[in-house]
Order: sequence, then structure tokens, then C-alpha cells
Amino acid sequence: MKTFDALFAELSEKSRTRPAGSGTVAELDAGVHAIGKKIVEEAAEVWMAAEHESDERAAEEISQLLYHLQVMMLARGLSLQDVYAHL
Ligand SMILES: N=c1c2ncn([C@@H]3O[C@H](COP(=O)(O)OP(=O)(O)OP(=O)(O)O)[C@@H](O)[C@H]3O)c2ncn1[C@@H]1O[C@H](COP(=O)(O)O)[C@@H](O)[C@H]1O
Repeated sequence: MKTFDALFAELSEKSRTRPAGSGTVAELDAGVHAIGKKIVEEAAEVWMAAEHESDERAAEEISQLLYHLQVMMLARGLSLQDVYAHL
């Protein structure tokens, strides 16, 4: 099972090596504005799933939101430590 930190390490590596076919690379290339729209979309899906769907669907939507938040961190050059400092 993948952890938050392990996913961030994987995405950081994708950002650095830019493998063909990576959705993360495509999203980073789309830029902060596009990533922000994706975050808002996924946040709404989390809300709807939590209110109307199963635990499994809510967990899935939350995982997708966490993914897009990590892509935003990479787009802005933020580290896990930068974020954890505020927790
Ligand atoms: N965890 C995720 C992950 N969560 C969400 N997503 C993306 O977010 C989308 C989910 O959005 P929706 O369900 O709303 O689907 P959608 O609206 O049809 O998606 P789009 O049309 O907007 O692409 C997926 O299609 C993925 O593009 C993710 N993409 C990748 N990962 C992980 O990131 C890693 C690197 O992925 P790549 O960069 O693609 O190799 C891998 O370990 C993946 O498992």
C-alpha cells in the first residue's frame, strides 16, 4: 500500500525524469491554473462522495484529491517539509 510520502517521492521522480505517458508530467506542464481547477473539481467530488456514496468511493475521491494536491506542491516547488511545518 502506498503512503502519502511514498507517492510524493514517486511524483518528484516523475517530475525530474519526465517519462513519456506520465499523467503527472502532463498535469505539471498544464500549469498551476489547470492544477488548481483539478483540485477544486476533486474537492467537490470528495464532498459529494462523502455525503452520498460509500466509504470506498469517498476514500477513492480523497486519494485523488491528495494526488492533485501533491502535483500542486511540485508545481510550486514545495516540499513535504514545507507543508508539514504548518500541521
Ligand atoms: N494516484 C494517482 C492519481 N489519482 C488521480 N489521478 C488522476 O486524476 C484523474 C482522476 O480524475 P477523475 O476520476 O475525475 O477522472 P477524469 O475526470 O476522467 O480524469 P481526467 O479526464 O481529468 O484526466 C485520473 O484520471 C488521473 O489522471 C492520479 N494519477 C496518478 N496517480 C498515481 O501517480 C503515480 C504516477 O502516475 P503517472 O504520472 O501517470 O505515471 C502513479 O503511482 C499513480 O498511481
